[in-house]
Amino acid sequence: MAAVEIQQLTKTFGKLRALNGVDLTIQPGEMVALIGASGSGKSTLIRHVAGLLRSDAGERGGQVRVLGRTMQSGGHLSPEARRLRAEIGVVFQQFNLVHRLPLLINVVTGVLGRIPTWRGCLGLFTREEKLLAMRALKRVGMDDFATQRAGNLSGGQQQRGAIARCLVQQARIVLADEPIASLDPASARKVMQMLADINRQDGITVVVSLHQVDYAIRFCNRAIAMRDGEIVYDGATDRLTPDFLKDLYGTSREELILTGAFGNRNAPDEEASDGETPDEETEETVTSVPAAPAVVEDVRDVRRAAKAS
Ligand SMILES: Nc1ncnc2c1ncn2[C@@H]1O[C@H](COP(=O)(O)OP(=O)(O)OP(=O)(O)O)[C@@H](O)[C@H]1O
Repeated sequence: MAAVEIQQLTKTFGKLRALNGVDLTIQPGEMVALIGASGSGKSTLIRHVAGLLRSDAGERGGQVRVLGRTMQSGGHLSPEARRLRAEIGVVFQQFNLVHRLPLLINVVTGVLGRIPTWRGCLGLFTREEKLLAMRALKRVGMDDFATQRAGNLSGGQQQRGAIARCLVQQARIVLADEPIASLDPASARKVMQMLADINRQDGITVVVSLHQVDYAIRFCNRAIAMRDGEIVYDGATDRLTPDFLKDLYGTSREELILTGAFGNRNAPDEEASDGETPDEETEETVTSVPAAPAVVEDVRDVRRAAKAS
């Protein structure tokens, strides 16, 4: 059963054909980069997979299947869409956390798809659910920030929080739409390393759209390149060539950021193998998976428990 299966997906905005008969299959456990110039259709494709956009109506719209079930077909979301969305974690470029709420509460909302609606509406999360969120925050190196309002965190920290929320959600697929576009290089590496980590350690399928082709090459085995709403390359990142990329980006060539990527293939494995602790100050970081903290009662105690552990 494929994680994502797209057939002849077509989306038209006014006169613009944003997706033109896209066919694509992604297997469970893959980490796939979506690349292409601005406006090539990457976000539109991701939003269709997440069930956030509907394709053109009728047969020409095509269909999207996720985890063997129909997400949408011919411009209609399937009755399964709501349940399927609970299995898909989404990380956007514009950090999608509620700024006025503490990070821990943002992360614990990952359980919303599994708890009764009334409890979610009242924000009544159990100790176990908060503990789950705390473990996820530890996993992404953000447990010290659990009680901080999300809006006070840096972009990279918020993205790590969003990844922690996907873990709490127990997402089987994570769709990350330009998650590092607004980040400095050190934060971008950390966020990509986190995505690679949940892909490799948890087997979560990751689809990540990237402007920085460097990161696609370093962190993903497979790249899907889009141009004008069509897939023009689908294959190994180590077969991408500078000439192909220059051609892909065409007149948008200034968007193409290649800083030594071709000498750095598969860097995450090398980094992950040395077992060092993540360092906020250095650019090259690894992901550690610390033990869970002591049982915690509420948001304040969570922080104390995290510090004490
Ligand atoms: N809601 C919308 N209404 C009208 N046009 C849209 C809408 N969303 C996207 N488009 C258009 O569809 C095309 C594909 O956009 P999309 O955002 O998918 O590209 P992208 O590859 O993700 O670009 P970027 O990397 O800049 O985010 C663009 O021409 C865009 O202007």
